[in-house]
Amino acid sequence: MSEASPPASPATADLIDAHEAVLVSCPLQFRNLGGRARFHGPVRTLKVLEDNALVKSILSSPGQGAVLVIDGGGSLNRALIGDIIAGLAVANGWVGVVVNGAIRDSVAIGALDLGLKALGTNPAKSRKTGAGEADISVTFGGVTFAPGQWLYSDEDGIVVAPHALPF
Ligand SMILES: O=C([O-])CC(=O)C(=O)O
Repeated sequence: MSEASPPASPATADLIDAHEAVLVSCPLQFRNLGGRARFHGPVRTLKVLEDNALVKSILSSPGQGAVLVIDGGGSLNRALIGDIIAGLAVANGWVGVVVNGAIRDSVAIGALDLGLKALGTNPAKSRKTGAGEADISVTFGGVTFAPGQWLYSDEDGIVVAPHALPF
């Protein structure tokens, strides 16, 4: 069932100004490909390589306002998410997805009420073997993303904190 829109998110620059000691900023230049650039929530993680069966399975389960951080190894060879999987994320209450990799169906995904940052796009399909690991720490762009951290995204970038921040 669709959930109500998530609460408004703060600007990442304002968060850095107020909480620099606890925040880490990810320097990778992700593209904002979802309908919302601003989103925040607790981090869940996934590590996969050009295989999206686990992506579909996790985004088919209740998100409860979380952000799924997918370390796709930076590969742009195959899309880890398309409009069907992105629609599942919206329907299941995920507020956003960060993909260190590629997606496809970007025009349709841009119309969804979902945060989606990815390195780029590629129409090629992922494999569907189910290979990968969930709920582990992943590192890309020099930043480690771990379950239970809080992630804040906007048009300027992504910052992570060890806990939820007041704003
Ligand atoms: O089937 C896939 O690999 C992903 C996809 O296109 C979708 O989510 O619509």
